[in-house]
Amino acid sequence: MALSLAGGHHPRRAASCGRRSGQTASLRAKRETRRDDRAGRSPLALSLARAVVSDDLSSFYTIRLMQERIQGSGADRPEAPYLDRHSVTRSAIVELRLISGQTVSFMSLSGMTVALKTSSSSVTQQQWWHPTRDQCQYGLRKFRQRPVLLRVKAISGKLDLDFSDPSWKQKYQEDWDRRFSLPHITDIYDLEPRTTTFSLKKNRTPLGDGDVSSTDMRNGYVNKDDRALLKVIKYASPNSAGAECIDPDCSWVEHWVHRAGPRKEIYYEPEEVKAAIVTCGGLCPGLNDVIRQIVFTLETYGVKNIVGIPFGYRGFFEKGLKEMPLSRDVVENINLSGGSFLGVSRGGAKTSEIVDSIQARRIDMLFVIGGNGSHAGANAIHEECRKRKLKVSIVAVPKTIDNDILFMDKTFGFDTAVEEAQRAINSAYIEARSAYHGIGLVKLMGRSSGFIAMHASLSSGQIDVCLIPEVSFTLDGEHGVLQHLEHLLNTKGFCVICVAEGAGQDLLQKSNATDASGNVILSDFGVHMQQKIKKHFKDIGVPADLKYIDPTYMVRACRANASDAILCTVLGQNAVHGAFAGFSGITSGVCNTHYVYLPIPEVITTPKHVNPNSRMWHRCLTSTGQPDFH
Ligand SMILES: Nc1ncnc2c1ncn2[C@@H]1O[C@H](COP(=O)(O)OP(=O)(O)O)[C@@H](O)[C@H]1O
Ligand SMILES: O=P(O)(O)OC[C@H]1O[C@](O)(COP(=O)(O)O)[C@@H](O)[C@@H]1O
Ligand SMILES: [Mg+2]
Repeated sequence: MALSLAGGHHPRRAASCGRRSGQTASLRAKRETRRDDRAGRSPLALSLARAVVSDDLSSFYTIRLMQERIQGSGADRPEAPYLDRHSVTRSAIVELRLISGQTVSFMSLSGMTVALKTSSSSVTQQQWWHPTRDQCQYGLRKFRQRPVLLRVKAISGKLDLDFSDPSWKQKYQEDWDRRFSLPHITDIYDLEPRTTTFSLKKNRTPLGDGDVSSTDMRNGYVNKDDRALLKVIKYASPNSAGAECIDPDCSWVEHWVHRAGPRKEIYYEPEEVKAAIVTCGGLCPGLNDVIRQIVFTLETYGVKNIVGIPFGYRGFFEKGLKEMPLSRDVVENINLSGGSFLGVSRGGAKTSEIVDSIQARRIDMLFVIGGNGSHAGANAIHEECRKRKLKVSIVAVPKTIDNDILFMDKTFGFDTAVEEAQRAINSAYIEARSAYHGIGLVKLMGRSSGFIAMHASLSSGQIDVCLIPEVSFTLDGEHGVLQHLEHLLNTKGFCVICVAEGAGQDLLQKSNATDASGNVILSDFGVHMQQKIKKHFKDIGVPADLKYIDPTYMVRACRANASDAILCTVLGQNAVHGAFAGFSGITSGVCNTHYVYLPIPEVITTPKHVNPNSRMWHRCLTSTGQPDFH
């Protein structure tokens, strides 16, 4: 990830920002106050900073940093003019090594910008320095020198908790709140909100003049301090099924996240907004429903300039791909078919070119509908926009039939994919049951997560063996899958197997190939399984009639079912509400049955996996009756 601190202003936006924020007396006054604070260091920031220092170095980034000389310190100290608490990625601490050998650590803090820790040969004693937001944003211009290239190490921000410390829970919760705070355009701009233009009043019978609270109720405004609880089970023991405990006693710790929905105050003038929508990655049922709802909601706010970017991120820079004007009329019926009205693509994402294009097209809001890769791209775009001080909101909507996005109850399209998959399973079942020694084998998608296979097995009730990437197994030997198939043919006369595409990769030769987006191209376990079954029964001289069904693309090219269509509607609408509320670098999801906003980096740290100790996997095993294959 390249974090460039250099960058130009968008002329129109820079002007309007100054105008709206009244960047005169009030901002100057604030700056004066902050300048007075500069010499002092916040004791809270200092102690928090020390609490999370860790030696666990993970990924490497490159950053261009303006080197500044801080007046009165007598030492060269680096300055980060445009870094704020959200530019420092999810990792709480970022360590920089200047060419001169000086070391700087950045740490993001809740409510404040960053803390810097410097050390160099000239400064033997390491010191935490807590700059004001103004300094981070604007730097000390008169001392600015040429940018220097630095190696940046992101250090794991995981809290090292001491459970004997009575305040560990408070520290954990403060860290959680910091991680799940939402980046907002006022982090980089001093902007005053305006009253929202989102109103449903025109569609309703007025309840009486002057009743402001009932009007608010009718419009369904969400208070900015509303939160939803992410986890609701209090595990009494770490051995409870699926237990996720923080301390050895499994103490109750609250995990609050921001509630999604329309706010009474907004940070954009709808009439001036240009909004763009892009769909990236693989297809997924419901893409068109989300596009449609984003357009409807934007229009409800009063946005007139809405465009679609064709064929994923590629549409931002590939010559010949023109943006598509969108309106209620254009998108009215697109939900009636599967696929993406805008087209999708993998690969080719160059963040700086995309942001150049966003700047050139004068886009104020970008809605990215995509999976974990697209979210990583959206976050990189969001960070680059911040570096360039562009007033642009980047809001994502998680899309993947794999259902592998962290924290989400489910992603849209997953339900439909499961429904389609169980139709394929039913065909395999009928074929197997109707044949002498019939074996049905169905391969379903799921790169690293077996959710579709597990849920389709559960919903169909016709599966004898379900194999997923998260649970290892052997094919051969006394406890292997093939032996069990033999047993099933002997006892019930037929069997049906469901495999996720990412299952059993350890049993196959790795290709090391990747797709255009850098996703590993998996070896085909379905075909491998087909060959193994045929060979096994041939070798032992038992007749077996195998029917192999691969419905993978059929499952994701179809139209969203009723449940997904509703989910798409809510997520699409909330994405627009999030952008108007001034958030950027966020995604819209459903967690623990509530609709919420989450900061993008938190949902893409890893793909979500089936927990082999979860009740759901246990239920699947109960349903199939399969043994452990070891
Ligand atoms: N780490 C990343 N940083 C920036 N862009 C990325 C990253 N990973 C993927 N992308 C881009 O996001 C888009 C979609 O990614 P992909 O993995 O194909 O699908 P999905 O979003 O469904 O996971 C592609 O254009 C890809 O180049
Ligand atoms: O053939 P493609 O388009 O590369 O897609 C294959 C992949 O797409 C998926 O359906 C969804 O993946 P994404 O969420 O990354 O789009 C995977 O299950 C599957 O491995
Ligand atoms: Mg993906």
